[in-house]
Amino acid sequence: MKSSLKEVHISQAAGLVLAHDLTQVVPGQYKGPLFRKGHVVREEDTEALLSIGKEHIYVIELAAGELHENDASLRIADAVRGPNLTGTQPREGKVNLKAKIDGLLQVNPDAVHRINGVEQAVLSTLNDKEPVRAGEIVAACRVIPLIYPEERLKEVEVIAREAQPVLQVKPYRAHNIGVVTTGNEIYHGRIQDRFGPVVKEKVEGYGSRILGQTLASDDKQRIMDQIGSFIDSGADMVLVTGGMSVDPDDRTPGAITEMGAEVVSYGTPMLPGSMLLVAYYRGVPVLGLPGCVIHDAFTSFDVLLPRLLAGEKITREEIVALGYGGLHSC
Ligand SMILES: Nc1nc2c(c(=O)[nH]1)N[C@H]1C(S)=C(S)[C@@H](COP(=O)(O)OP(=O)(O)OC[C@H]3O[C@@H](n4cnc5c(N)ncnc54)[C@H](O)[C@@H]3O)O[C@H]1N2
Ligand code: MOO
Repeated sequence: MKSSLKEVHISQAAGLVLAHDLTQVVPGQYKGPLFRKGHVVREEDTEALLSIGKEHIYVIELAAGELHENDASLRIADAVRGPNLTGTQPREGKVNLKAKIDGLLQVNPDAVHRINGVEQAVLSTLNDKEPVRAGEIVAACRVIPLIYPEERLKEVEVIAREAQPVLQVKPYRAHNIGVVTTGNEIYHGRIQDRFGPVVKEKVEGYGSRILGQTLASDDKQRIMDQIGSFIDSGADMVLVTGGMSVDPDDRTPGAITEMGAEVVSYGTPMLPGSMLLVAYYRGVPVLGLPGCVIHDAFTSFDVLLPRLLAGEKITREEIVALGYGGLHSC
């Protein structure tokens, strides 16, 4: 049986029930429903309906195997929603997914593409591995027509089941982080350290803490000793600041390599932050942070820090992939 979607002129609409939200847009001021689904049309609504360009309204009778846009969107949201996500009430046919906690968003891009390949289904998401805050909208689900066939939703649900889950938020684990600050100019007090406060603020923003900060002269052995000493005292990440570039006094990459750390990558194809180094020493992430982290608000460090705090193991492939879309400033 085919659904009945009957158009009624607003002069005849008093007493009828609206079948969907009706949107008003006032540029720069408001975009949202002027009337909600379920509203009983009154004589006095005529002017307002005409002002948003509605001369007719629909009266709907759904046939078997058909869903209203709101219910279809809820089904998509339920299918793709993994841990730490919550769905909003449908509004103008759309259900948003919000993060319940601060954490790292995980999206299965292949599943998102396949779901959007289902005729007139819409799943719009933030990027995979983006840090998100509790309450932040991370995805929106909707269907294009007012009435949607259930068989297409079943296609969506099959894709979502295979992906398990399409979307989730991974919580951060509180880390104790050691900071080794290199540079003779800081060690000898010629200039004041500016790295410490910057990394402290970033780390604490994700619920972790700085275990301590030590100053090392541009001496490989000292740098190695200080990294080792933080790891011996239980640090579960070490950040080594400065000395990452090409000058003879830039000792950080040499020290991290020489102490026997497994270097995943020296260099990230992102700007700023191209001289960043990622390594693991006895399983603990050790990062070499280039000078730009002090003065650029967003660098490769801001991409990798939340991933590490969410317990991700950084791979070379992942670093390589940062180049595409990775030019932020130069
Ligand atoms: N010829 C090249 N020059 C540069 C390259 C390159 O590949 N070839 N890379 C550039 C990039 S990218 C970066 S980023 C910078 C910084 O690299 P470094 O990590 O080696 O930074 P430093 O030389 O140690 O310091 C640069 C600058 O920042 C000051 N600094 C360092 N640490 C602190 C601190 N804790 N507190 C305050 N100020 C600090 C330092 O005194 C220098 O003035 O290299 C580019 N150049
Ligand atoms: O490590 Mo640098 O940020 O690309 O200026």
